[in-house]
Amino acid sequence: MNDAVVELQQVSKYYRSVQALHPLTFSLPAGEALGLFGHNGAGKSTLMKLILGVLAPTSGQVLALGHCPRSNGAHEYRRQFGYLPENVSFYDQLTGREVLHYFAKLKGHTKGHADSLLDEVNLAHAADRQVKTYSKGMRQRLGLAQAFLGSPKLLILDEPTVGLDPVATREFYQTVDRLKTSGCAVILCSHVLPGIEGHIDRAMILSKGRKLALGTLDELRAEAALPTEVMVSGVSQSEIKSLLNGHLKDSTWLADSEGRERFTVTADHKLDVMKRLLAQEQVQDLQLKQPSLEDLYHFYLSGGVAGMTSDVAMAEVER
Ligand SMILES: Nc1ncnc2c1ncn2[C@@H]1O[C@H](COP(=O)(O)OP(=O)(O)OP(=O)(O)O)[C@@H](O)[C@H]1O
Repeated sequence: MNDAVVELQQVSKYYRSVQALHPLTFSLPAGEALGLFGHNGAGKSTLMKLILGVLAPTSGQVLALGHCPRSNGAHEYRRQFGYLPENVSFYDQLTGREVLHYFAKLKGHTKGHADSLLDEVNLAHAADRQVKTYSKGMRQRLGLAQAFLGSPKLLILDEPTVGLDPVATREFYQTVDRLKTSGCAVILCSHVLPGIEGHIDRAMILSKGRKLALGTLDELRAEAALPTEVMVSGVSQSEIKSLLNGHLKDSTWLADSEGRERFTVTADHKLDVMKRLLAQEQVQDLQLKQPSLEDLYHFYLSGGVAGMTSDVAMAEVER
């Protein structure tokens, strides 16, 4: 049985002559979070709107929860979607509680459930104030509460952490992790890359409507073959060079604000380098920094020549 919550088969989208999305195929299973990344105009919103059924594809097939999201009767299962748009706006004259009660009614949920969500996003204290008195972060939290209504099976969140303070951001990710555990599939679209890594299962990077990369961060790291940074204290650069002779062929030495020796090693030498350094008594501290999501993003967006994926290679050929 196919347990995909979202399934796209060769889906493309044109706006008149603008091709916003080149044929894209992928599926998102229950309980998985996909990070969706790309430059302005890359096609992220278009993709989200196709999945939500707001837009019709020019070609290909979109299935969400097993149905075409634009079919007759789609409103029934679209109640199981949660969506946070990029620019969330509400009726300013209403209170936060009234807004959420309104959305709860639309989605067929109780006022009690809406009230518990106000509590979950830490808005209970301001629930009876008009939304026009809310700060940016408070509006965002109200938007999130609206998206979380009814324990959705598919959650699509566009820039969810914009305006959230660090505590609210952490609480937001905790809620996402909990929903994932209960089987909800999540699409997180964001330009804010730090902090998101630990909460997504796979990342998709789009550029000019094309999929440049799709995989777990470990898969993308392996594919990109970006170097790992090593930071070590207690040994000098010359000692490291003689100790790691043969493992530093493509290494670069970097400045370090904490006075450590800092250099890069390729993925295939990483383990040997660690073992050799740890065997030295004078080594006081050893840290590794793997390529971050941000590093991978820049790698793929800049052409990704070293670890070029077949999709990228195809795009290069077509250009
Ligand atoms: N309604 C529209 N009519 C014509 N072109 C559009 C329309 N909506 C989007 N586009 C174009 O489609 C492409 C993809 O836009 P989209 O909004 O999906 O990008 P995005 O990745 O969400 O960008 P951003 O990060 O800035 O929100 C862009 O070239 C954009 O100009």
